[in-house]
This record gives sequence, structure tokens and C-alpha cells, in this order.
Amino acid sequence: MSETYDFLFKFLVIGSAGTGKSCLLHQFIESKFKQDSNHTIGVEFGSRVVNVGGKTVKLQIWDTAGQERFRSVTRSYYRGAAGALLVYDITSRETYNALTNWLTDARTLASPNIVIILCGNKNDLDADREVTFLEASRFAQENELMFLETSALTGDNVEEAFLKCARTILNKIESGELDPERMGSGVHTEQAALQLLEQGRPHQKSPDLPAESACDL
Ligand SMILES: Nc1nc2c(ncn2[C@@H]2O[C@H](COP(=O)(O)OP(=O)(O)OP(=O)(O)O)[C@@H](O)[C@H]2O)c(=O)[nH]1
Repeated sequence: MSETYDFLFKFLVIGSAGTGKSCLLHQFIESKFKQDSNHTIGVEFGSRVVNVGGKTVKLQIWDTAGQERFRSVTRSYYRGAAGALLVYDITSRETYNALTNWLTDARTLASPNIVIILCGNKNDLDADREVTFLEASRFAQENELMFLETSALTGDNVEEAFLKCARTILNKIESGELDPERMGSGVHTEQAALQLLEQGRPHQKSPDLPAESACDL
């Protein structure tokens, strides 16, 4: 079935292993909790068309492995991403402490202007919480990130996280801060995406193709 859209945004989901990145993506795409989620090997991929501020936007989302041994592979997918969900687990201080490293990677490898929303996932497990809302919101403020606590299990704030990020990118396009025609902006009009396809540089690829072809956005 063909789908039309005004813009295509490349998104990343990044953060330490086991924080719930794959489950967040699954909840956003399928509207249900992914039971028995295994560690991601390299990257996985999903997409969904959403309506944001009167525009139709296709989100092309790359779910990256959090395990250190895949870091060199996942890094090759960062280039040109327009938005990212940076995920930690509210019941694991270790995953919170790793945020600075993930943030540095995103800003150096994707773009310094990448729009990032910090997601404190597993907020259904409040009794096991190791990171307070206040502490994480301060971190977000200091690092110019948006912030939400989410639950891939209950679906709490999952839709909001992706849409908030998309809305901010759209605002940047409308204010002229982000140019969708610039190569590497992570944003394309549908027409530009089709042109890239005609030139043999797909705007969208399946994860088994070489990493370079994902990087033309
Ligand atoms: N209670 C609860 N458990 C969750 C939530 N999200 C994920 N989980 C569980 O956390 C574990 C890890 O979830 P994944 O989505 O595979 O984590 P990941 O971040 O993709 O992990 P890597 O692929 O290794 O980077 C699984 O056992 C999930 O069932 C949530 O919101 N609440």
C-alpha cells in the first residue's frame, strides 16, 4: 500500500542495554508490549506515519543495540539523524550514569543540532526506582533535552515521546532553523526522498543492506 507524506524524519533510539528501547519502538508501532524481548543485535528498524501540526510525517526509526560489543556497528547508523529518543531505566542508576556518553555520541556522530528527548523508561516500576524524576529533569535541562518518563509496558507517554520530538523538528523546519533540502539534515520531503531513490541512494533501507545507504538522509 503506498503512503504519502510531507516529510520523512530519521530517528534513533539509543541508550544502555535492557532499558527497553526495542519495547518502546514496538509499543509505538504496534500499540502493544513486546513480550520476551531479546537483546538487539546491531540495529532494527521500524516506521510509522503520523500527523504532526497539520503535516504528515513518516518517522523512520532505527533501534540500536545497547550492548557495548555492538557499539561500532550502531555508531555507523547515527549520521544525519534528525531526532533521537535517549533511553535510561528509572530502576537502574547504571543506565542513567551512562547518559553522558550516549549524548556525546549522538551530538558528534548524528548532528550537534539533533533533537533529543530523554526517556526515563519503566515508570511502571516505581517501587524499584533508583533515579528520581527531579534529578533526571535537571539533567535534561542542563543538557538541553526534552524529558518524559515512559512505560513501554503500559504505553504511558510512548506516543508522546515520539510526537514531541517530531513536533520540535517540524517547528525548526517552519522557523527556518532546519533546512530539509540540506544533505544530512535527517529530514526529507517525499519528493526529495524519491529523487534519492532514483539516484540509487535509498532514503530508507532494510537493516541487512550496507550501513552507508542509510546515511544519505
Ligand atoms: N516493567 C517494564 N519492563 C520493561 C519495559 N520496557 C522494557 N521492559 C523489559 O526490559 C527488558 C529489556 O527490554 P528491551 O526492549 O529488549 O531493551 P533494549 O534497550 O532494547 O535492550 P538492547 O537491545 O540490549 O539494547 C525486557 O525484559 C522487557 O520486557 C517497561 O516499560 N516496563
